[in-house]
Amino acid sequence: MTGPSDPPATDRSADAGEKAAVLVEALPWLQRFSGATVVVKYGGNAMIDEKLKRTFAQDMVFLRLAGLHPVVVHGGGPQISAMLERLGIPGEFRGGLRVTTPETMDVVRMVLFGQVGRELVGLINAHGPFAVGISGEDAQLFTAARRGAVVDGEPVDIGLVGDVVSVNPDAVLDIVRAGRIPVVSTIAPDADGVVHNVNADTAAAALAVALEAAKLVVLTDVEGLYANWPDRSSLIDRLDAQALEQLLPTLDSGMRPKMEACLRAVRGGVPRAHVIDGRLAHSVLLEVFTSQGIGTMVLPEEGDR
Ligand SMILES: Nc1ncnc2c1ncn2[C@@H]1O[C@H](COP(=O)(O)OP(=O)(O)O)[C@@H](O)[C@H]1O
Ligand SMILES: CC(=O)N[C@@H](CCC(=O)OP(=O)(O)O)C(=O)O
Repeated sequence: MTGPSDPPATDRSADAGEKAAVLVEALPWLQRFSGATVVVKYGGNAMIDEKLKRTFAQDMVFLRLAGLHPVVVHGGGPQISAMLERLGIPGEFRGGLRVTTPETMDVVRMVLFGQVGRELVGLINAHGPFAVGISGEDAQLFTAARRGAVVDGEPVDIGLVGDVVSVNPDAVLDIVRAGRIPVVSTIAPDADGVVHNVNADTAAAALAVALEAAKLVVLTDVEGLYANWPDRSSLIDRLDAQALEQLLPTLDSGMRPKMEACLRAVRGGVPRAHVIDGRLAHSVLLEVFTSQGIGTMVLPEEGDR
């Protein structure tokens, strides 16, 4: 029996047909990625907007329950800047990286692991006992080496900023093997135990390589990589490592760490790296489970495959 507000039967069967088509479109991707590790860099709007935060958490639980192994690496640049401002600590970026004094480092560590990471863990765990937070300091996950920045072709000192030089993924694998979702904060000690601030895109790439992930997915606030930013008609659907390498020097500072991360991942053996629009609800599900995918896909060169 139908109620007064129910749509006509023909509308309902058309609607049901569409829903079935969406579900069945996911089948080959479920088969292909079942058991695969997917490293997702959480950042941009998806990390700020309340609704998008919740839909991102749902996506991670969806991946896990669909038999994939999601590993989240989170950013937190805007939250660090907000806390520094609240505390009256001046800050600046050089070459896309935060100048990090010992005082700034304390705030970076507190905000990334104690605030942004905790919040995401809580959002995921609203769906069940899945997420476990971990930082690069835990069980030698990341070892950093101090790095500088390059501004106008000149090397500059930016303090306690590191690049990941080695990854011990065992602690992350323990969490994954327990059926849970690691949520990684990107602070890392150097060989002397001095904690460094690591760009989250860079750390996500290093972890994806060490985990031999099937994919690296990086969320951002634009549709993907544009060949001629800000010309919106120049969105790149897919490119290989060599083409990306040529494009890198022309990119603005925001996009550069992301695309360097994609390059590092595919050169390190990850078969695909994606930059996707985190402003879109459920962007990760759309990327993983639809035939069209979204955003920009980076592939290894022929010879690397
Ligand atoms: N070639 C490009 N393609 C896409 N975005 C670009 C490009 N060059 C610069 N950008 C800028 O980079 C930004 C992404 O970097 P950023 O703001 O640091 O990202 P997030 O906050 O997502 O980590 C985009 O929102 C865009 O303004
Ligand atoms: C060295 C450096 O710049 N570290 C970043 C770490 C956080 C990060 O990468 O956050 P997003 O992904 O949100 O940009 C910072 O201090 O902001």
